[in-house]
Amino acid sequence: MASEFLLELDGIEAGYGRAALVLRGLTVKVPPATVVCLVGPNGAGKSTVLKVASGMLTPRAGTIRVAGQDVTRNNPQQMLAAGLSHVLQGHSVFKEMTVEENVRLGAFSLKDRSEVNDRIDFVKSLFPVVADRWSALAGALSGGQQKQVEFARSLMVSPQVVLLDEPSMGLDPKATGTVFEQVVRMRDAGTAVLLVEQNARRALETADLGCVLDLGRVHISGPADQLLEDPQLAELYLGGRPQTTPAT
Ligand SMILES: Nc1ncnc2c1ncn2[C@@H]1O[C@H](COP(=O)(O)OP(=O)(O)OP(=O)(O)O)[C@@H](O)[C@H]1O
Repeated sequence: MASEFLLELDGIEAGYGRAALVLRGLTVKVPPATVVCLVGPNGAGKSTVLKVASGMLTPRAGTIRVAGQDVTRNNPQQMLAAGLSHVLQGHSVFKEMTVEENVRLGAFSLKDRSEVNDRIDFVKSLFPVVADRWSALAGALSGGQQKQVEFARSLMVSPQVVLLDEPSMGLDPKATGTVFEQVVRMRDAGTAVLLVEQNARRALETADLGCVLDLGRVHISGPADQLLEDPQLAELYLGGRPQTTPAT
């Protein structure tokens, strides 16, 4: 069935073991070539949404669709094959391996060598630092550069949607700015992004659409610029009143 959305999480209920549900009827939809960001208080379940979308956590109820196809019970490998690529929170580059080796790991499921080479050309053009430091040990790169290597690795499988969990974690403001610029470049190159961020104001300044999570549901959603202007949201979730100039 055709769908106007690349990823649909519909009425999702999910939790860990016997503990209370973390997600309680959550619905999030990601259109093509769009950055959707999830913001909300600590423990609201933002990372849990990404774990459900990448098959790391099977929902107890609800439906997950990728381009209209039901993938609800897929395992992580099947989710990857369906087009959902997850960039985990924290740093996941292998520091003792080169940038090239790290990026090629993202292509482990591709059999066709020319496809791998095409994808390498693509990620090198999207992330100049990946091209410039191709033979360097990944551990020699700065935190922000390592994050771009992770982005490049996640794009090797030509995903429909990249799931980004707190890409700015541990980065200084300058590196955070660069990483968010690269998120926009990914979108402009045609990849949809579902982004989870602690840095809610910065994420909403980057995103097209925003969803505010509270108590395991989407409390409010809409165009990110409108959410940024909402005084009540600013007070509750964005650490203060709307700003007239973008934060640096
Ligand atoms: N592996 C796990 N086992 C048990 N409980 C977990 C696990 N991971 C997360 N939780 C719990 O699920 C709830 C939601 O966590 P989650 O990490 O999704 O929230 P979050 O909104 O991403 O928060 P933060 O911004 O602090 O990362 C929290 O109460 C957390 O303690």
